Amino acid sequence: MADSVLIEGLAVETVIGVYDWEREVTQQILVDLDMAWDNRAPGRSDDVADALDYAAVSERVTRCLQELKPQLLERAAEVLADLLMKEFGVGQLTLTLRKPGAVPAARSVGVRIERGSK
Ligand SMILES: Nc1nc2c(c(=O)[nH]1)N=C([C@H](O)[C@@H](O)CO)CN2
Repeated sequence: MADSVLIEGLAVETVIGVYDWEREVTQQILVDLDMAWDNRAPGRSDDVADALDYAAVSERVTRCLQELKPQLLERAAEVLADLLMKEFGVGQLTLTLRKPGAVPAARSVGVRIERGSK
């Protein structure tokens, strides 16, 4: 089964970073998610209750990052992956976090993790 629910380029403003000045400002993180999900049930029922609701996931991810205020992208990624598996029942996911302003000479920098099994 290779079905997924996707979120691409979710922009979240939060405190993040390891340097003192970064604890005094907010910066943008871009979130990409590919979450394994069997889409056959919502495909048959046309009922969002059967779906992995990408709007609900987006809201939860945003709230988590704004409360967490992590130092590292890696910490943010681990906490988000754990949350998505426990609260939404996602069995497998690929999560990419980008911090577009962090290295001025680069378009973006970031981390990617894969967690869980299909
Ligand atoms: N692998 C990582 N490297 C760095 C991170 C990070 O989150 N993961 N963060 C920083 C600083 O906060 C940086 O973004 C400030 O520009 C440096 N390296």
